[in-house]
Amino acid sequence: MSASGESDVARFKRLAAERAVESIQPGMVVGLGSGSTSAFVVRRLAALRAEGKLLDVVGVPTSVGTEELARSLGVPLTTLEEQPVLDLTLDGADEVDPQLRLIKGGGGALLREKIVAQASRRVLIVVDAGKLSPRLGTHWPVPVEVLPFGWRSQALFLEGFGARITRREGREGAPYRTDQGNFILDCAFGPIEHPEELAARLEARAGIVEHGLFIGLTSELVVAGPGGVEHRRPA
Ligand SMILES: O=C(CO)[C@H](O)[C@H](O)COP(=O)(O)O
Repeated sequence: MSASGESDVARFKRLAAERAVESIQPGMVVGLGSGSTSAFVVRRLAALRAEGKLLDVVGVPTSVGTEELARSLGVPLTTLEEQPVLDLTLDGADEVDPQLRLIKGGGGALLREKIVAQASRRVLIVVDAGKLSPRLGTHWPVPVEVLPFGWRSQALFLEGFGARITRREGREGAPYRTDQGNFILDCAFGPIEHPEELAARLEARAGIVEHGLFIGLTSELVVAGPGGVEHRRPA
C-alpha cells in the first residue's frame, strides 16, 4: 500500500493501463474493456483528452458500466453498428497463460468483450502480474453465460466435466444478471489441460450463450508487477 492509499495491485493495474494507452493513435476506434483495469484505461484516455490529446479517438464500450464511466468522463463513444471494425481493443483479464490464452468474465461482461475483441484488428490485454498463470483454471473458475431458461440443465452438463458450479449471485441474494439479462455459472474446472477442446464442447451446447475462455484473440500483453511494466508483442 502506498502513502496515497493505493494498493500494490491497483498501482500495477494503473501502470499497465497507462502504458497500454500509449498504443492508441489519433483517429483510432478503440474497444474499451470492462473491470477495474479497463477503468484505469478510460480514466487515462480522459486525462489525455483534458490535455488536448487523442481528441478524435472514439471508444466502443464492452459493458453498461464502461459506457457509463466513459460518458461521465466525456470520452466519445460509438457502437459496433456504426464501426464494425475496430483498430485496437484494450481490455483486462482474470488469468493469462504463456500462450496468451485467457479467462475473462470476472466482471460478467464476457459476451460483449468477446464480440468486441473479435471485431478488433489488435487486442491488447492489460494486467497486473498476479494474473499470469502456468495453466488456465489454476486460479479462476471459467464464467459461463447461460440463458435463464434451462440453466439447471446447463449446470448439470457442466458438472459432467468435473467442474464445481456456482451460480453467480447479485444483490440481495438475487441471481446476477449480465447486461443481456442472462445468468453466469462460475465453473471451477481446476487447471485445464486442453482449453481449446473445452471451449469447443461448451460452444456446441444450446443454452450456453458464451464462455470466458478467450483463445487466439490476444495479440499483445502489457503486464505490470514488482519488476516494472512490460509490453509483450508478437515476435
Ligand atoms: O473480464 C473482465 C470483465 O468481464 C475483466 O477484464 C476481468 O474480470 C479483469 O478485471 P479487473 O481488471 O477488475 O481485474
